[in-house]
Amino acid sequence: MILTVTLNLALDVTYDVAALVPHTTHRVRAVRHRAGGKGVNVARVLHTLGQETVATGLCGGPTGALITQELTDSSVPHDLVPVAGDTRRVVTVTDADATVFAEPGPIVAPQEWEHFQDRFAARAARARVVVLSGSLPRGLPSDAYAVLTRLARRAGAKVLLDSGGPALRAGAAAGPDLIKPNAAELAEAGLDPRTLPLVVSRGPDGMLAGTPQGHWEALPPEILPGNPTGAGDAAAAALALALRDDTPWPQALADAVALSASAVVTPVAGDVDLATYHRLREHVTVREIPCPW
Ligand SMILES: O=P(O)(O)OC[C@H]1O[C@](O)(CO)[C@@H](O)[C@H]1O
Repeated sequence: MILTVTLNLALDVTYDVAALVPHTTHRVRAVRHRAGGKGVNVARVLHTLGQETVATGLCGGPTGALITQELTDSSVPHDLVPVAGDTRRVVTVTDADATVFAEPGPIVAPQEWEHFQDRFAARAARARVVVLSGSLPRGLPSDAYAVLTRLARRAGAKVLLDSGGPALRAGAAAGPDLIKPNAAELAEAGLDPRTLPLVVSRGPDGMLAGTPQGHWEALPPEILPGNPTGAGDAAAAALALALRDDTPWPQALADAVALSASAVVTPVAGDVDLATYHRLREHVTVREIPCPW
């Protein structure tokens, strides 16, 4: 089982408009509401692929209730831990591209964090891989991902970390099996990529892997237009499967690039188009390269 963790869950609200123009009124053409946050998207993609997964995280208030209901309706297995504060909304405005407005999320009390760690440790004991994704809500220590990484390791699970800023920097220090930042998150965290097993996503420019076994670059066969929100989460789903199955890096990267591209053509984060995935998968180019850092 792959356990995904979303400490800062979100109700993803997607507004489709003709063109986003700051300081004007927009008539929204279509509105979509859906349980989100990076780990939830990873779990949804794994579920779509028919893989065993459970989404955990911190969830509260009326927005949290909507999220729980949506996950149940979508049959995405979940075990969310309650908090008193109301879960946030993340609004994505899509026109030819995507613009994201991410609320900060609730303030989590110390005892809620303690309770989560206990539930997490019990769940991690039944997981082969744990995916730690996204931002941290207020109230959590910046080393929250380091704490969870150590608990997961103790429970015998591998760890994939996908975050940014101080949360990524502190989490990386605990030695997860793989980190998957995008290029901006890596730069923002100030990490030395030569010291870490990592896959860096570069949007339409594909992905770079730096591992003890070597370095690779993977490029998509074509650039597809659409909503890139959630593409990184689809890549994380592919990489979690690769960690679980000890897939060789070139194959893992090709899967990640194709699955990520197949998320771009769907209108909401967390969805992948399996026909696009299978079509692109055979044509992703992977080549071994000298250390790019
Ligand atoms: O935790 P954050 O880094 O704020 O990211 C959350 C957001 O990212 C997405 O997961 C897309 O990657 C959205 O579903 C949205 O909820």
